[in-house]
Amino acid sequence: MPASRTVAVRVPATSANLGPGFDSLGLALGLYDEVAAELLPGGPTEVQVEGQGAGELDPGEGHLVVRSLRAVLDRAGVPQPAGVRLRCRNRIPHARGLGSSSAAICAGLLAGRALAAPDLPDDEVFALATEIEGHPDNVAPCLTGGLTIAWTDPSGTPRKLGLSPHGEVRPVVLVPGTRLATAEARGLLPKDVPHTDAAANAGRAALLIAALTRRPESGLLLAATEDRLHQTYRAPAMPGTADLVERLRAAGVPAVVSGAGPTILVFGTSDTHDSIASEVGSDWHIQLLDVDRSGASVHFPETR
Ligand SMILES: Nc1ncnc2c1ncn2[C@@H]1O[C@H](COP(=O)(O)OP(=O)(O)OP(=O)(O)O)[C@@H](O)[C@H]1O
Ligand SMILES: N[C@@H](CCO)C(=O)O
Repeated sequence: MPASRTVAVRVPATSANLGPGFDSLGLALGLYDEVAAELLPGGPTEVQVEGQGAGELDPGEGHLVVRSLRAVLDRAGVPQPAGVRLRCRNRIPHARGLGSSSAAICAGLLAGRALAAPDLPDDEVFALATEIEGHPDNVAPCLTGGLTIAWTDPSGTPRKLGLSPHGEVRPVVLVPGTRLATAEARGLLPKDVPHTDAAANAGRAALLIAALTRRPESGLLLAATEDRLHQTYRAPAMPGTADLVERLRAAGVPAVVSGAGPTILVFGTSDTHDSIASEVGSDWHIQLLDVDRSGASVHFPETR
């Protein structure tokens, strides 16, 4: 194993689905978790967490970043260290629909690759992240930045295409205090959907790509963010979210459930914050964010 050194990884929050693009579309947001990681030949694993999840997450081998770091070493056929030291500064809220688990997985994979498996290609990292997360739509923008379209090819390999959203697209997230685990939200989905609903979503998803990259007008965005494949089925698990999305949309605001919820994502403009604030009660934390355009980053801090 190479000499012990520390790597620093920064990973963005992400919003998946974006309305009609279930398990396919995703957007990287300017809100970041930071992880410093080191391999410990003598063990044991130590995890320090500041911010989101502090005092709640497994402080050892069960921590998702540690498990992901070890997974990438296994995938690369590299020997495992006895332990791992992590310092995590978390800003992405957990189980809210902002891609916290994807961020943790990508952080672990990128840290492990940088420390011990530098030849592992990007595609392998993306495939492993998708395998651990279960679907590609958050990991794609987390790794790449910007707006991403993810799909699975006939051999089962995940693929992604990155696009640059128009400069006028301003994501606003409305984050409630309540949580909803993605696994629970996925359990509410039907096995089959009506053909008319699938057809409607396909058209809306295509329109959304055009609106986000070329014509971010609120009328187009409102039409382009209609969904019939997941939001209604999940509404019983997040009634406050479903109600607010409906009210915002009735007022002409392009609002969708972010990821598996319960956060709401609005495609806004620079003055959106004020107009939403009047519609939304104090139970929601409103954040106007930038689009992250570069995705996860990795560096080795200078040591003295
Ligand atoms: N930074 C982190 N470090 C360790 N574990 C984490 C971290 N972030 C998330 N997790 C784990 O992932 C869980 C949340 O994952 P989940 O997929 O339910 O929601 P999400 O990723 O926040 O939302 P979504 O997938 O809808 O965008 C947390 O409860 C925790 O167990
Ligand atoms: N496409 C995923 C995103 C959340 O991880 C879902 O809606 O379940």
